[in-house]
Amino acid sequence: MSIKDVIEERKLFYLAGEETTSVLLVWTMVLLSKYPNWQARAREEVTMIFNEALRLYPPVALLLRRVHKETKLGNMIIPAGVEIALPIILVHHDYELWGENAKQFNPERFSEGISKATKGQVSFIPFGGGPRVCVGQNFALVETKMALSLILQNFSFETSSSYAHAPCSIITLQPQFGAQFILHKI
Ligand code: HEM
Repeated sequence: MSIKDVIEERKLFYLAGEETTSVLLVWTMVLLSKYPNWQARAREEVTMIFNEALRLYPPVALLLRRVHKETKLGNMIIPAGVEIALPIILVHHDYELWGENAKQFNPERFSEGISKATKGQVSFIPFGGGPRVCVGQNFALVETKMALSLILQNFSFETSSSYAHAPCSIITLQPQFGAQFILHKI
C-alpha cells in the first residue's frame, strides 16, 4: 500500500465511520425517549435495543451496485451497466419478513440474537453483507454502546416538544430537523 492509498483509506474511514455511528446513537435516543420503559431496560441490556434501532432506522438506508457483466439473478437476466438499488430500509420494514409488528419498536425480537430474529434469512443488513460488509461494525457497536451507557448512567432523557419526527436520507438516514432532547440528571 502506498502512502496515497493509506491517506485515501483514512478518508473513507472518516466518511463511513463518523456520520453512520452518530445517527445510530441519535435514533436510539429518539426511540428511548418515546419508549421510557425501554430506556429503563437499556440500563441493563443495550444490544437488542441497538439492533432494533438499526432495523427501524438503518443509518445507511440504501446500497447501490453497478452490474459489470450480464448476470443471472434468480430468474432475471440483468444486463451489464445496470445500477441496482438495494433499499435496506424497505427490507427491514417488510411485513412478510418481520411480521405484523414490523413497524413497531420491539427490541425483544432480538432477545435471542440476530439469526433467531431473522429466522436465518438475510433480512437484517444494516452493515451490508458479503465481501463489502462494513469493516467497522464491531468498532461502531462498541463505540455507540459506550456512548449510550455513559448517557444512561448520568441522565434520563426525552425528546423536546420542538422535535419533529422526519427521517430523511442524505447519504445517511438523518432526522431532517435535528433531534432535540431534554436531559435530566440522575
Ligand atoms: C452504525 C454504524 C455503521 C453503519 C450502519 C455502517 C454501515 C455500512 C454499510 C451498509 C456498508 C456497506 C456499503 C456497501 O456495501 O456499499 C459499510 C461499509 C464500510 N464501512 Fe461502515 N458502517 C458503520 C460504521 C463504520 C465505522 C465506525 C467504520 C470505520 C471506523 C466503517 C467503515 C466502513 C468501511 C471502510 C466500509 C467499506 C468496506 C468495503 O467496501 O470493503 N463503518 N458500512
